Amino acid sequence: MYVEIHDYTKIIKRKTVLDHVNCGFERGEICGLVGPNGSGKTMLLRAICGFIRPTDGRVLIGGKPVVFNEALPEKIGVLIEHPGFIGADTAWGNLEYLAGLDGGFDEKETERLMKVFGLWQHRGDKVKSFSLGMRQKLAIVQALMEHQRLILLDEPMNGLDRESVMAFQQEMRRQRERGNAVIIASHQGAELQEIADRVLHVENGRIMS
Ligand SMILES: Nc1ncnc2c1ncn2[C@@H]1O[C@H](COP(=O)(O)OP(=O)(O)OP(=O)(O)O)[C@@H](O)[C@H]1O
Repeated sequence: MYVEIHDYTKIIKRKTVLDHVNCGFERGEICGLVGPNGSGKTMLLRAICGFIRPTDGRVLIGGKPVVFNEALPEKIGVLIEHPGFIGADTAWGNLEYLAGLDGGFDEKETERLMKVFGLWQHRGDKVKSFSLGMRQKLAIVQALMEHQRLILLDEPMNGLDRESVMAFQQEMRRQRERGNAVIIASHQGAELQEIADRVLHVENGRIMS
């Protein structure tokens, strides 16, 4: 398995938010996470990318451990909280800046993704002028633009119109074809089912299926 989660437990303020989670994710797979509000979907995504320190258990990516607050074994594409875009800067400027923090900016791939999501003509616009859906799409572009092999998306279809949802689904299939591992938490069950190879049900911090 490319991503392995071994007996992962997270307790916050005496509440068990992840409860002995064991699961794994393969490359070339789209896996959906569904479950009620507060069931632990976001927490599971945060665990995978090392944003939280486990109370117990561990996560491996490509066989290497993810350690809280340390460099990740792999570049991960993440859309969990809204990225801190600078409103006074342009869409392109924001992406260039964020890619630069990690070392490289692939202009061609970023252009391709902006075109997929209908943002190319807005590349020179300031992000503060963007609608909610446009910001969401910019955040998706940001999570994909560095050829990340592991992609974690929390409610990526929130605020997207039908056309954008379809563009998103098509792009996720493309990411799968490239051999990337895509994990998507979403309440949009039907739209998720259309693209997911597998759906895990999360309840009370546990994987039910
Ligand atoms: N900083 C925190 N301190 C205490 N409890 C927290 C904290 N962050 C999250 N939780 C709790 O962890 C549990 C899991 O939350 P999580 O955000 O993973 O749910 P979710 O499945 O993503 O929900 P939603 O569908 O609403 O996005 C919830 O009970 C939540 O209250």
